[in-house]
Amino acid sequence: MKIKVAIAGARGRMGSTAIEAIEAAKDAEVVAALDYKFGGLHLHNGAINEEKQGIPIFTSLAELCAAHQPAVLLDVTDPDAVFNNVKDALSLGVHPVVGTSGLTKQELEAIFKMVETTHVGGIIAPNFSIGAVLMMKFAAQAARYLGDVEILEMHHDRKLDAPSGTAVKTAEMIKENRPPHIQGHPEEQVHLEGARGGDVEGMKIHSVRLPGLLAHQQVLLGGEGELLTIRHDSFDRKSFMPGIMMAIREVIGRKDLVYGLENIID
Ligand SMILES: NC(=O)C1=CN([C@@H]2O[C@H](COP(=O)(O)OP(=O)(O)OC[C@H]3O[C@@H](n4cnc5c(N)ncnc54)[C@H](OP(=O)(O)O)[C@@H]3O)[C@@H](O)[C@H]2O)C=CC1
Ligand SMILES: O=C(O)C1=N[C@H](C(=O)O)C[C@H](O)C1
Repeated sequence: MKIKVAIAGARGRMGSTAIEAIEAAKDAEVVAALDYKFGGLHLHNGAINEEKQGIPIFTSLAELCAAHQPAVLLDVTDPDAVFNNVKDALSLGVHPVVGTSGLTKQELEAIFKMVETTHVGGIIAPNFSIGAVLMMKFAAQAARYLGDVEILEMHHDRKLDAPSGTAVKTAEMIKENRPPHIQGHPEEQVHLEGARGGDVEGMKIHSVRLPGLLAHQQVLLGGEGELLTIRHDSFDRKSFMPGIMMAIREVIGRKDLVYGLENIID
């Protein structure tokens, strides 16, 4: 039996690439799309149609579930939509796989609590690319020895949130190995607001948004007389698809919440 997947954000850049990846897999299928508009219509080859051809669109997850019984809800929407979608999924017994970035700390904590009470497992992956996950792991490992760190994340200019979910997760992973401390000159004078970027326990995060970019990150780790640069580039949204498929296959057997793909790859 194929894993039935519903997608929230199916009309978007990630959603449309994910539809192709899921439909190409032998063991999964897209049964419906969750949207905030176009309910009752269908999505076919990336376009909305009224011909009942393609993926049916619902504006209520309860109605979508009654009609199609998905095992998984893949959410690739936006920071304002994701929390309610995950809440609805958990209450309906549907496993959420979340790629959407921009969840607040409070929302993340609330999701952990909901999973604990519902026992419906979920996966939240700030980055589905295996290369990006390795970049984060290597950076966390390196910070054990080189504790002065600046993260430079660079994305396309259609991105809503800053810093990226990947940069936030990278900083969280590095924090495990890096004691909090001030970096740079202790009496540093900043003459242009934001020039030194965001601050996480003294570590800096800088966000670049430009047309032409997709998703890129450099972690710079400085030591006396040396610099280690760990860089990852996603040039195509296909880079996220193996991780999405891995998460879909994994989540149906989970009763806990996995935050970060590094927790399910060796
Ligand atoms: N974890 C990872 O590896 C990756 C995560 N991302 C994240 O995925 C998210 C989507 O990225 P991307 O595809 O580029 O963005 P897009 O803007 O292309 O797609 C988002 C889609 O979600 C739709 N949408 C908004 N609100 C809702 C809702 N309530 N229900 C259903 N659909 C909704 C939007 O519709 P409309 O435009 O009409 O408002 C849009 O079609 C972002 O948060 C991004 O950061 C991206 C790449 C990789
Ligand atoms: O918006 C994007 O494109 C991406 N968002 C995710 C993030 O915020 O880290 C993952 C990837 O970087 C692409």
